[in-house]
Amino acid sequence: MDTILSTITSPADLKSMSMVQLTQLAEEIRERLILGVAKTGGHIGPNLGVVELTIAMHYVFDTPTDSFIFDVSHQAYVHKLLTGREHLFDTIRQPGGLNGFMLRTESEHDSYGAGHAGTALSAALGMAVGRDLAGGTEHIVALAGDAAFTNGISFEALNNVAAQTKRLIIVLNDNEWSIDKNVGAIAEYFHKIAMNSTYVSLHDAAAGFVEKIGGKAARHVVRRAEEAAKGLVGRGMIFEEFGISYFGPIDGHNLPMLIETFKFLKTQNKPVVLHAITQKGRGFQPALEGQKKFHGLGPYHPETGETKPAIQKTYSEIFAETLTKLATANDKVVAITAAMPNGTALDLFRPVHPTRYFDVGIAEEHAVIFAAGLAIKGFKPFCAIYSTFLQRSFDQIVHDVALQKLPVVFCMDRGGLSGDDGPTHHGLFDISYLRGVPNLIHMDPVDEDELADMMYTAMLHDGPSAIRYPRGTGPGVRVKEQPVALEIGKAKVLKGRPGAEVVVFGLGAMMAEAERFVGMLEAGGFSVALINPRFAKPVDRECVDRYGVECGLVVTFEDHVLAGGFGSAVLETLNELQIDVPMVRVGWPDEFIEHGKVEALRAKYGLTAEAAAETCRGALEEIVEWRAENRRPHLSRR
Ligand SMILES: Cc1ncc(C[n+]2csc(CCOP(=O)(O)OP(=O)(O)O)c2C)c(N)n1
Ligand SMILES: CC(=O)[C@@H](O)[C@H](O)COP(=O)(O)O
Ligand SMILES: [Mg+2]
Repeated sequence: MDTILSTITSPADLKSMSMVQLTQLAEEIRERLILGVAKTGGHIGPNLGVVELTIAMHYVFDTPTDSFIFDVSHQAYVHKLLTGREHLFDTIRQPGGLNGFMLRTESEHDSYGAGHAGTALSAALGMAVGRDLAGGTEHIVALAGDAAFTNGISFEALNNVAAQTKRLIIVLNDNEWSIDKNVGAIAEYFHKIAMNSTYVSLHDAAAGFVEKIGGKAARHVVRRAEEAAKGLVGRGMIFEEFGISYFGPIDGHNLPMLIETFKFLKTQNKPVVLHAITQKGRGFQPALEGQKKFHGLGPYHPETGETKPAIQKTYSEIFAETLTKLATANDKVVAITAAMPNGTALDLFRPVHPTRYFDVGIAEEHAVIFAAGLAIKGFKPFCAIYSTFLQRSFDQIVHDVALQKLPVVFCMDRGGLSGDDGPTHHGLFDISYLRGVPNLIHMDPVDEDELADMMYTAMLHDGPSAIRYPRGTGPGVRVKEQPVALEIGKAKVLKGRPGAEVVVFGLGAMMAEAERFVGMLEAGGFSVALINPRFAKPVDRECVDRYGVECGLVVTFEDHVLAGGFGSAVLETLNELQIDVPMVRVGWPDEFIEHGKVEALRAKYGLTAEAAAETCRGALEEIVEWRAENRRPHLSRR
C-alpha cells in the first residue's frame, strides 16, 4: 500500500493533509527513519525527536521561500524526507549519497549548511536582517537544540536579535540531551521550566482547547497560559531579557498544538522563541533507553538496536585509558571535553577521576581558555577536542595558551579524514593552523603505542603541545605498560641509511601507505629510507639534512591538506638547508572533501602508493639514469 510519505515530493503536499493524515505521516516517517538509518548509520536519536516539529514547520511555513536553519543540522533527516529526497534517503551518509547535514548544494530547501554547533541563530539573524534590508516578507525559522545554547555563539546572536530585527522565529528543541546529558546552568534552567508542573498542566489544558476549538481562541488560551505560567515561575525568562518573546514550554510531539502555535507565531511582529519539549529517540525504545549511544552511530538492528561488537580498541579508547593512567600517577593531570565525552572516550576517564573531569558543553573556545586557567594554577590540562571543532579555538590557542607558553595538551581526535560526516568534520587542517604558532609542538602517532608515548611526552613537556590521531582504530599495536618520553623534534628512521636514492616520510595514519610505497620502490630496485617523522613541528632538521642532501627524491605522506601541512614543513626545511632535491608531497588537495569511505576517498584523491609512484615517475627515471652513468645523486646543496 502506498504510504503518505511516498506521495510527498515537496512540502507543499502537506498543506492539503488532514490532522489524521499528518499524524499517520509522523508514524510513517518514524518507521522510515528507524529502518533506513539501521542500514546506513547516522543520527537516529536526534531525528526521531523532531518528527512532529519538522512536519508542523513545513505545514505552516513555505520553504524555500521561507528559510529553515537547523543548528548542527544533524537532525535534518525529516526535513530531507519532506523536501523531495525520500527516494534518496537510503543513500544518506553513503558515498555519493545525501549528506548527513543540511547542504545548500543538495537542495533549495537547505537554506544554510552546517555540521558544527552554535551557528543557527547567527545565520538566521543574518538572513533576517538581509531580508529586512531587501524589504522581504519571508519567514526565517531557526531550530536549535538545548545543547546549542551551551555554545557562546548562540548567546552572541541572542544579544543582537532584538536590536536588529522584528521578525525571527527561534525553536528551542529541548530534549535535555547534548550527545551526553546536557550540562551547565542553561541546561538546569531549561530543565526547571520544562519540569515545572504548573507549566505542564497549564499547557495540557491549553492543548485541550486547541484540539477542540483551534484557531484564534485557542491561541488566546495558549497565550494566557503563558502569562499565568510565567507569573508562577516568577523569574524573568532569559529570552525575554534579550527582548525575545518566549512561548512555551509546549509538547514538541503534539502536532495540532505545534501547528496552531506556529500559525500564531508567524503573525508576530517581534522576535519570538518557542520552547518545545521533545524526546530524543522517541518511537524507538533502544534509542529512548540509550540516548547517548543513539545520538549518532553506525548500522544497528532495527528492532533490538544491537550494533556490531567492536573487535579492536579505538584510538579514542587508547587515549582515554592512557590519560586515566597518567592521571592516576600524576594528580595534576585534568581532562576537558566540549560536550564529547562519548566520542573522545573521556567517559572512560570520568568514573576513575571524577573531580578532574570537565565537560564544559559545546564551548570549545571557553574550554581552551579554561585549560589555560587550570595550567596557571599548576595543573596539566588535556583538552580533548576533535581537530575540526578545535578550529574554533585558534585564537584561544594562540592568545591564551601559546603566547603564555602554558602546558596545555590538545588531543585532537578525528585528526584526518573523518569519513561519513564529510567536509564539516574532516580534521584536515590542524597542522596548517597550528604549525605557525610559536612555542607549540605538534605530534602525529603511527600507532596506538606511539600515541601513548606522545601523551607521556606531552605531559612532561613544559609548554603547549598538540597530538592528532584518527577516528576509529589503528594498526592494533599493543601499548606498553609504561610509555616512554620521546625526544622533542626527533624523527625515527625505520629503514635505510643516508645516501638512499629515495627518502620517504610517513606521517601518522599514512605510514601504512608509505610502507606500501617503499615496498614498490624496493621491488623496482631503488634504495629507500623510510622515516617516521613523529613531529610536524618541530621538523627534525638534522634528519632532513642528513637524508635529503644525497638523495634523488623526497616523498612525504600525510592525512592532511597539502597546503601548510607536514610536506610543506619538509619543503621549507630543505629550502632553509639550501638542498635542491625533487620532492613529492602526498596529501589532500586544496578543496573540501566530500563524505565517504576513507579508503575510497584516498584512492579518488591520490593518497595511495600507486598514485605516488605515478607522480614520482619522472624523478625515479632520472635516478635510474644517474645509476646507469654510475653517478651518485649529486650533493644537492646549492
Ligand atoms: C562546534 C561543535 N562542537 C561539537 C559538536 C558535536 N555535536 C554534534 S550534535 C551535538 C549535541 C547537540 O545537542 P542539541 O543541540 O541539544 O541537539 P540534539 O542532538 O539534542 O537534537 C554535539 C555536541 C559539533 N557538531 N559542533
Ligand atoms: C553531529 C556531530 O557533530 C557529532 O554527532 C559527530 O557526528 C560525531 O562524530 P563521530 O561519530 O566521529 O564521533
Ligand atoms: Mg538536545
